[in-house]
Amino acid sequence: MSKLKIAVQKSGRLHEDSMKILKDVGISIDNGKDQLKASARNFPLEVFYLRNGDIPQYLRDGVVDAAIIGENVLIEKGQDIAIIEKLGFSTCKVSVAVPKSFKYKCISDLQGKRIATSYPNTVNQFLKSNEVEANLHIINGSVEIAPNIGLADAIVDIVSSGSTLFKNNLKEVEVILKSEAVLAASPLISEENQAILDRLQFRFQSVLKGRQSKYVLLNAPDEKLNDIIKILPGMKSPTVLPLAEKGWSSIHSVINKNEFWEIIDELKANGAQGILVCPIDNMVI
Ligand SMILES: Nc1ncnc2c1ncn2[C@@H]1O[C@H](COP(=O)(O)OP(=O)(O)OP(=O)(O)O)[C@@H](O)[C@H]1O
Ligand SMILES: O=P(O)(O)OC[C@H]1O[C@H](OP(=O)(O)OP(=O)(O)O)[C@H](O)[C@@H]1O
Ligand SMILES: [Mg+2]
Repeated sequence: MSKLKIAVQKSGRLHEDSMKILKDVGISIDNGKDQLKASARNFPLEVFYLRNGDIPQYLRDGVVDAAIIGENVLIEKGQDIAIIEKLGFSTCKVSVAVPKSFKYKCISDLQGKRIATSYPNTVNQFLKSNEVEANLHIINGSVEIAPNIGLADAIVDIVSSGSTLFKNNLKEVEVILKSEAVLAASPLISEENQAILDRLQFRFQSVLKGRQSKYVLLNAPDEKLNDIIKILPGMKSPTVLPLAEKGWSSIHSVINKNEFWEIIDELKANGAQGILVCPIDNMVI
């Protein structure tokens, strides 16, 4: 039987969360230390542990059928490769930063400057679309050090918390793109493996929806039910069950994680009691 070949980062920022989402969709992987390839025990899947930066070429050549990869790397090296699902982790930006002392006003201040980066294609495209010409210094890591050692006037690199910029006396002045981990597919995937990828993507979607949501249970006096139901949309509408105590009901619903505290405050203000909030592993709609 055919197996889907999926690439994940061997080690680094994406590795742990990539393995976690595979685990959360119920896939167990025999993962011996230092193995570059491993098979799933309960799903037709082979996992290849690769460098994030090498993955676009493996996808393009059809060496792997799919990958979990940083969107920023696809923008840099794989614009021909399809993103089929955004995965919501490893969120970051690719930004322009300059020394704090640089009196930066707008993009044209980069004209003729030296820019250090590991993302030359992204930078060139950004400069071209803004009609600015600059000199690129391509380096593979520790880009933020470049202005301090006199190698560059500006940098383009990944920014997340901003602490690396801060420690190196730099400030972010332009956000070129926003990125997160994505599921990408090879243009050469076979029909048989596409069907396996569809099953995997469906599982990913149900885990991602679950991660976005919370299950809420609460008690309320019956005369408050209508007000509370208006606050809680639920997947269809909230479930309402009578409590043993007369005049009271238990209400169950699903809420979006981002609206969580606002909804809880509103529920309390409308007479809800004994509010329980539970995580959701999977949501199959
Ligand atoms: N500080 C960060 N916060 C959030 N996400 C990040 C951060 N740094 C990098 N990423 C994301 O994780 C991906 C992998 O970054 P990481 O630094 O682990 O590997 P890399 O050096 O780019 O790649 P390789 O695996 O080729 O060595 C990046 O492409 C980006 O999408
Ligand atoms: O805004 P922050 O939260 O400080 O994150 C940004 C830093 O994180 C990444 O480096 P990483 O730690 O992955 O090291 P690397 O250069 O070895 O990849 C990136 O290259 C930045 O340097
Ligand atoms: Mg890094």
